[in-house]
Amino acid sequence: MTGCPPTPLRGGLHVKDFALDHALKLEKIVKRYATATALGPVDIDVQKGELLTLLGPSGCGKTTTLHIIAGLTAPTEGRLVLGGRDITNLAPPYRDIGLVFQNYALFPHRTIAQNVAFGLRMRKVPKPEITDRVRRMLEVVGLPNVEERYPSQLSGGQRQRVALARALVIEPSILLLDEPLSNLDALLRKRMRLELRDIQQRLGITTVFVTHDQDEAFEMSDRVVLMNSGHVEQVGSPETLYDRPQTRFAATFIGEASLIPCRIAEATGEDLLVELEKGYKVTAKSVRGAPVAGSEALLMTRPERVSLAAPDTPEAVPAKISKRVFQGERILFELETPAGHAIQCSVPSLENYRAMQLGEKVGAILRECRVIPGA
Ligand SMILES: Nc1ncnc2c1ncn2[C@@H]1O[C@H](COP(=O)(O)OP(=O)(O)OP(=O)(O)O)[C@@H](O)[C@H]1O
Repeated sequence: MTGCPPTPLRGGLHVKDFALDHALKLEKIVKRYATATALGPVDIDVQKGELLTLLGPSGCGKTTTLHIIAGLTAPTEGRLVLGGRDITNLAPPYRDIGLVFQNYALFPHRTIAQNVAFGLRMRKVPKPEITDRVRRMLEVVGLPNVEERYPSQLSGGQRQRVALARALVIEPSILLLDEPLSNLDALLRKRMRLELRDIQQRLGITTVFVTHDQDEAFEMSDRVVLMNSGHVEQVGSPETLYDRPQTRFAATFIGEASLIPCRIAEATGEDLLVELEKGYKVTAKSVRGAPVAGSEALLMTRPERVSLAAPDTPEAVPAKISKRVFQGERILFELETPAGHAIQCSVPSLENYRAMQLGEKVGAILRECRVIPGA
C-alpha cells in the first residue's frame, strides 16, 4: 500500500494538499443489457491510496466496471460507495472522479493550459488560482513550460501526461485510468508505466486502472482484480496471483503455466506429494487448503521453475524436447511427457542448452510446483 511521499512533489505540492485518499466499494454491481448480462454481480473494494487494476481478456467487463464507477453507465443493480458516501445515482460531474482515457481526449484547438484548466473552470475556481494550479500540476507530471502550446505540438507521451494533469488538477477523490498507455509505442509505454506509478504513489491517490496487459498490471499495481466473463475470478497482489492462482483460468491467464492432471498421494496441510502419470511423484504446495488424499487435481509449473537434467535423474520426470523457441536471452523448450502432457521450460541462453535438439530425451525437474485442487 502507499504511504507518505518520501519527498515533496514537483510543483511544490504535498499529499496533504490533495483531498484524495478515499476508499471505494462496489457492492453486488450488475449490468444487464437487453440481450445479455455484461457484468456481475461483482463486489470490489478499492482501498485508500492503492492502485487497483482490473485485468482480464477482451469482453470480461473491465470497461463496464470502470464506466459504472465514473457514472457513464448506470448499473442495473448494486451500490457504489465512495468515501462512505453512496454515489450510485450521482451524476458524473458530482462524483469527484478524475478520468484518463486511452485516446487522451484533449481539446485540439485549446492550449495545454486551457485543456488542464477545463475542470477548474467548470467548477468556477477563481482565475489566478486556476493559473497557479495548472502550472503546479504540469510540473507534477514533468511538463513545465508547455502552457501555451497546443496538443499537436506535443508527443504522444507528453499528451498523455497532459491528460493526467487535467484529471488530477481537480484534486479528485479517485483516479480512473482506462488503458491510458495503449496508444504509446512499446518503449515509451514502459517508461510511462513507471512515471504513472510514481505520480500515483507520491500523491497517494486511490486509483483504478484498466488493462488487458499483464506485465503492465504486475508492474504498476498494489492489487489486481482478475476478471472473467463478467465475474471476479480472483483478487490479490501480483505475487499472489502468480504464485497461488485459484483456478485453471487464473493459472493460464497470468503468466505461462503448464497444467498436468495429477492425483493427491499424500497431504500434510498444504504440503503435498502428488502422483503424475505412470507413478512419477512430485512434491508441491496446495494453492488453497489441504486437499483429500486420493482426489484429482491439477499440478501447475511455471517455465522458470523447470530445469533440465539427464533423462535418468531420479527426481526428474522423463520427457523429450518437442519444441524449441530461441528468445535471445532465454530459450523456451516444450517438453513432452510419456503420457503426452506438455511442460514449458525456460532456461538461460547458454551454449549447452543451445546445443539441445528436438526429440532429445531429458529429465524435467519440477520445482516449487503448485496444486489447484479439484480443477
Ligand atoms: N451497450 C451494450 N450492449 C450490449 N452489450 C454490451 C454493451 N456494452 C458492452 N457490452 C457487452 O458487455 C461485455 C463486457 O464489455 P466490456 O467493454 O466491459 O469488456 P472489456 O473487458 O472492457 O473488453 P475490452 O478489453 O475488449 O475493452 C461484453 O460482452 C460486451 O459485448
